[in-house]
This record gives sequence, structure tokens and C-alpha cells, in this order.
Amino acid sequence: MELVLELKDADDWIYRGEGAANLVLAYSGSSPTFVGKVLRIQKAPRIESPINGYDSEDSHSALTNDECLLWRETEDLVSAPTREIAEQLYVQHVISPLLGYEHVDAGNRVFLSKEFLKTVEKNILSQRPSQRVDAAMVNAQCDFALLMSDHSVFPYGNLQGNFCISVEIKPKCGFLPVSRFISEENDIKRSITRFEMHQSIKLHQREISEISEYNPLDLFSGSKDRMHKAIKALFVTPQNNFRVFLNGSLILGGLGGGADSTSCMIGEAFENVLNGVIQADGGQRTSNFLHLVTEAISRSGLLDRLLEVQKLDNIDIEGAIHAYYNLVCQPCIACRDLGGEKLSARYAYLHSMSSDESLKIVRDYLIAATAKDLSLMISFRTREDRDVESPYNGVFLDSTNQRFEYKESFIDLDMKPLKKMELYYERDQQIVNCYSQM
Ligand SMILES: O=P(O)(O)O[C@@H]1[C@@H](OP(=O)(O)O)[C@H](OP(=O)(O)O)[C@H](O)[C@H](OP(=O)(O)O)[C@H]1OP(=O)(O)O
Ligand SMILES: Nc1ncnc2c1ncn2[C@@H]1O[C@H](COP(=O)(O)OP(=O)(O)OP(=O)(O)O)[C@@H](O)[C@H]1O
Ligand SMILES: [Zn+2]
Repeated sequence: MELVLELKDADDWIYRGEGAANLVLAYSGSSPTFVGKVLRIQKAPRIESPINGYDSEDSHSALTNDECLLWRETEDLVSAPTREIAEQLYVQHVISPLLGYEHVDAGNRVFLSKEFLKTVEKNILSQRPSQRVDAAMVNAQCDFALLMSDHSVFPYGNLQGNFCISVEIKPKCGFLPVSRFISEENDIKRSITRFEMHQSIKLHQREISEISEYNPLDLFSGSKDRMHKAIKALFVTPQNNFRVFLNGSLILGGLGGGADSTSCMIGEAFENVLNGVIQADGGQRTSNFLHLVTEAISRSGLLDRLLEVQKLDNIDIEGAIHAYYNLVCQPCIACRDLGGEKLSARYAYLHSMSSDESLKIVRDYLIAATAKDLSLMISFRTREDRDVESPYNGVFLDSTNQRFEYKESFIDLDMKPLKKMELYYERDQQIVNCYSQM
């Protein structure tokens, strides 16, 4: 049976957060169908741009012809009647096998009445960050949303008296590119992470107020000490890379966007909120909690799996862009901009590839792009010794003598539009140039 949300349901849905493309609402009512779920609603930018994949004329059509070619091996995806359905199938058939079905929820479609959408948008307006409000609104043309597990709680509610504390990490790209197609001018990319370089342009454009202390290479290093260093850095400079929720309420980081660095006051407030969650004296709870997160992440090995998917980008955008122009059968803008016979010769190899090879490069690049932009949510609750049948992994925190169990899920697994390849190429150059100048 199709689920439909109508005006009468609107007040049960409260603001949980948002990114650039979607608004996420949590359920506060009592219907068993929705308890423990979130609703992910598409947004529409106030200024449309086809290059971002946003084009109202296009938004209800399915994939473009070139995208059908790209994803032709995933048959269902190509025959999907709308782009939204294709995107859901992408998560199911392309991403889940790579990241693990048990860590991915592709969601179920729920229909929304216009009145529901309008009322919800009005109800949550005051909680949305102003820059997100200025950039986009609810997509009124879209009459459905995705109903997904709320990863900041455990399914079927918490055991009595128990809590759920969850951490959301957007790790970004965890490796340095080694592609031979990176030009000499951009050699810096081989030694400085994209994340670090991106900070310069973000600072310059006042998107952030301070440079992050976080280094993705530490998080993905496999060394527990370095992972811990990364988690501590994320805590200090959460930006849009780190959030903590207690029973679904945000207790650290920015709701719907980035957050300023963690001041002493915020740090103290966080330490106080952890009272009753982490059994330690004041002053030690945060530190123990960050150890707990490190322990869980390093045990699970999920970041190794994620890194493998990110590394499907193995020739860098400076290589993949040429394959893109092969695929769309257009003159290569990258070769045009690079100019000079010597440079063109370097890329001639890419332009002489078979169409299957070009397709594979671009497909892998776009899958990697999803993996570089997703977030990982890890939720913890205490485990009693008697909970032996629990389906979740356990972790023991020596310093507090507490046993926890945790589950890990990936969110934000959107398919990136093929057209975005051009933007990726431009952005890559901008990031390197800005970093080099500063
Ligand atoms: O390119 P990046 O690294 O800036 O990533 C974009 C993200 O910026 P970030 O650097 O994480 O602050 C950006 O995040 P914010 O809006 O900055 O929170 C989006 O996730 C964007 O994806 P999409 O356009 O919503 O599909 C992301 O775009 P994609 O590159 O993943 O397509
Ligand atoms: N299944 C979920 N369970 C709990 N919280 C969620 C879930 N999905 C999303 N959220 C919350 O909502 C926020 C926005 O969701 P999401 O990242 O999917 O938006 P987006 O617009 O696609 O992001 P981006 O800007 O990266 O494209 C997340 O940062 C997270 O805090
Ligand atoms: Zn080229």
C-alpha cells in the first residue's frame, strides 16, 4: 500500500538537518509506521543551474541519454521512469554492494501532499540556517520523499532507561592522488589533501571562520593513534564534518550546515551533556567519549572499505575529464585549456581509448564522488552483560568500565549527475590555484 503524508501529519515531523540537496525531518508522533524513521525531502535551489544537476525542466525526467549509457549495466536504473527512482536504485544496486547492504538504507518512497510540504516548510523555517534558506527551498514539484531509518536511534526504540549517542562524520577524500595525468603545475595535489587545500578557498569565501585541524589521511590511516588524532581534530573544528546527537537531538556541531570551532564554553556544555552517558568525572567524559568513537571505528574496518570505493577514482579528475568528453562526444575543453602539442600528447592516450574504457573511468569516478561526499553515522548505547543475543558489535571502554554496542550506517549516497564532471574539473583547478596563491 502506498504511504501518503497529508496536512494532518505535518506537525509530527520536526527538523533534523539538511545538506545542500535535501532536508531531513525526524518523526515525533506515535504511528508505528514512522517511529524510528526520518523523511528525506528534496530541495530546489532558488537559482537553478543545470551544471549542478538542478534543472526544473529536467527534474522529473529520468536519466539523460549519456547517463543511460553510463549506467547501462545496471538495467533497472536505466529503465527507471524518473530520476528519483533511478537514484534510489543507484543506492540499492551500485552503492550497497560496495559499502555493505547492512550499512545502507536506500529508503522507501512516501507520497506527500502539497499541503503537507507547505506546512512542514513553514514549521521548520526558523530552525534552518539562513544561508541554507537563501540557497534553496523545498522542491514543491516533488510529490514524494524517502522514508529511511533514523540512524541516530536504535530500531524499536531504546531499552528502558538507555540512551543512544550517535556521531556523524563526513570524512571526505582519504587518499592522495598518484595519477600520471596530474599536470606539473598541480603537483601539490600529490602531497596535500584536497580537504586541506579546500579549506583555503572556504576561508577566503568566508564559508568557514578557521582552518580545520582535521586531516582525512589520519582518519583513514588504519593506525589507532592517528585515527584518534583525527577524531579529536573533528571535535575541535567540526565544520560540516562532525556532529553528535543524543537521542536524536544535536549536542555538538551545526544543524543543517557547518559549525564554528568548539570554544571552551561549547566544550564545557558538551562535557556536561555527557553526564550519565559516559561514567567518568567531569573533565574526562569528552576525552573518553572520543576514545570510544576511535575504538569503534578502528575495530569495524568500515573506513578501509570506504577508502577502496573512493579509490575507484584512480586517474584523478585531470584524467577522467578527458574520458568524460569522449563519452559525451564533445571537444575536450580540458585539452583546449591546456593547449600545446606536448600536453595534448600526454592526453592523446585517453582520447584514443575505447568507449567502454571511457565509460568505466567516468562511472568509477562518479561512484568515487559519492563515496567522497557521504557521511558515516555511528550510534552507541550501553550493553548489559545479559544482552548476549544483540545483533550489534560490542566495544568495551576500559577507562570507564562501560560496555557499549554500536551500529554503523552510511548516509547521503546520492548519485552525482554526469554533467557535474565539468564542475569537478573547474573546482579542482580553483582549489589548487587558491591554495597555491595563499
Ligand atoms: O566538492 P565538494 O568536496 O565541495 O563537496 C560538496 C560538499 O561540500 P563540502 O566540501 O563537503 O563542504 C557539499 O556540502 P555542503 O553543502 O558544503 O555542506 C555537498 O555535499 C555537495 O554535494 P551535492 O551538490 O549536494 O550533491 C558536494 O559536492 P560533490 O563534490 O560531492 O558533488
Ligand atoms: N537516515 C538518517 N538518520 C539520521 N539522520 C540523518 C539521516 N539522513 C540524514 N540525516 C541528517 O540530516 C542531515 C542532512 O542529510 P543529507 O546529508 O542526506 O543531506 P544532503 O543535502 O544530501 O547533504 P549534502 O550537502 O552532503 O549533499 C545529515 O547531515 C544528518 O545529520
Ligand atoms: Zn582532453
